[in-house]
Amino acid sequence: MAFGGSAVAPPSAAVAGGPSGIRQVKLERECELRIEVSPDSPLRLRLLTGTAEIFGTEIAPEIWLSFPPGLKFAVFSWYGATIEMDGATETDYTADETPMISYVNVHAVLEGRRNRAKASPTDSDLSEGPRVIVVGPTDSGKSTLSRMLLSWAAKQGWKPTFVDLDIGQGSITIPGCIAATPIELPIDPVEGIPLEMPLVYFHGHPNPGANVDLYKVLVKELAQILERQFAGNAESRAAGMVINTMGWIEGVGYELLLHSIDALKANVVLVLGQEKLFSMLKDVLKSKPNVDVVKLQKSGGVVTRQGIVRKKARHFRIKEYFYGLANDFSPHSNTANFGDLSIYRVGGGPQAPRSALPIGAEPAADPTRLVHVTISKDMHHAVLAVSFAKEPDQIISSNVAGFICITEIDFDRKKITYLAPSAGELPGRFLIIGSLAWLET
Ligand SMILES: Nc1ncnc2c1ncn2[C@@H]1O[C@H](COP(=O)(O)OP(=O)(O)OP(=O)(O)O)[C@@H](O)[C@H]1O
Repeated sequence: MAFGGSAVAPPSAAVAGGPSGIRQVKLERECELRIEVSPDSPLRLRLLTGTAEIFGTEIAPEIWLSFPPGLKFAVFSWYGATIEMDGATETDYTADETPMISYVNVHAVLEGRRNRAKASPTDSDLSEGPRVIVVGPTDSGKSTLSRMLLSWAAKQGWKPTFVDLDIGQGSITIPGCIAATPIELPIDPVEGIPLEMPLVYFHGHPNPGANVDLYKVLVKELAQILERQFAGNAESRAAGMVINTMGWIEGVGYELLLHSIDALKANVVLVLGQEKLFSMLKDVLKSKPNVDVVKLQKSGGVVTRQGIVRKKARHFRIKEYFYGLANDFSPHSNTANFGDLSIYRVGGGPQAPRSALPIGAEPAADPTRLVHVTISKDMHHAVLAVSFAKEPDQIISSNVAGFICITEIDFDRKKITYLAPSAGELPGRFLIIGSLAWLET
């Protein structure tokens, strides 16, 4: 079975309507309606006739869906549909040229591999389903393609594992983490990935460059746990993984990509939107005959996000963690004594004195050294992870239970106030701090 295919779609027609208020849009077959919701108000949308999907998840007829301000997405129809919108958009237009046929062709090939894996004896290598890694520069549509592949697979009854290595955005949990979770149902176009028991490792920074070695260690840890889970579960092994990566693909970023491909034993590499990366990966992976490297076209609908937009998105992800998408969670403000919290930082710490080093060598901090830190002013607004570790030396290799945000530090009374998703004791004694911070506004 080969990967490939290209999109040929008939022209589309948009039904006239104002920039806000209620309006209808007719989508021809294999066309999509691309929408950027107004930054100030939500948008309601429903399917009136035909069938349509949002990033791989079919939408139910007649039911209004509400999309938050600023969201960018597309409603795609394979056979034609009429969509009704209510509210303001920054832009909305229909497009008849999309790479969707090539994407669904990839899905079909993956489907074949899953079926073959399922039919193979569980103790043979053939029982291993596809492990797909999606790579490409920033804003090439990696998260979106990952989402479609997961939703299409889930629609057919598979439970593929989603692995998110993009610590800049954090689609499973908050930014600064790498995480994995099984996807049992097509991903909700508004709510996103369900947060049921994800496996999460905390890097603590929105950019892996802040501690490259730690990033590698965490990817390896995550890979080992998934390997163990797959070994004991034929169903998830056959369904395989879809791995989303970050857009840093030059220099060290490229090395990290190769490391992730290796650590997670990816056997399908989907390269979006960059010829150079495709040819470099094809070349370097030619020694691995079981790895397919496939070039895919970037969708013209993918929206480029500037640094400030990404920063804002990170802020909203953390807010969503504590308060819910629709402000429907009730986080709790707790107070603890300084002595009750054991906070650690990974990396940094005291450096070896120059006198102990060979002549000419610069003292460097050990990037994976665990340092116990005392509470200080600069921890105000820091977002900390609560580790599952039982002992400090397990912190780096342990996944995390959740996060807290320090909101107040009273040095006179030696008390710290923090926001947590719920009241009561924290699920672990050890906390990890990085550079991630959140200021409630
Ligand atoms: N066909 C489309 N129509 C409209 N918006 C789209 C489309 N495809 C993707 N987008 C939007 O474009 C933005 C960027 O897409 P996406 O997050 O998939 O890119 P990425 O390559 O994963 O980005 P990153 O650089 O963060 O890794 C997102 O807001 C996404 O919802």
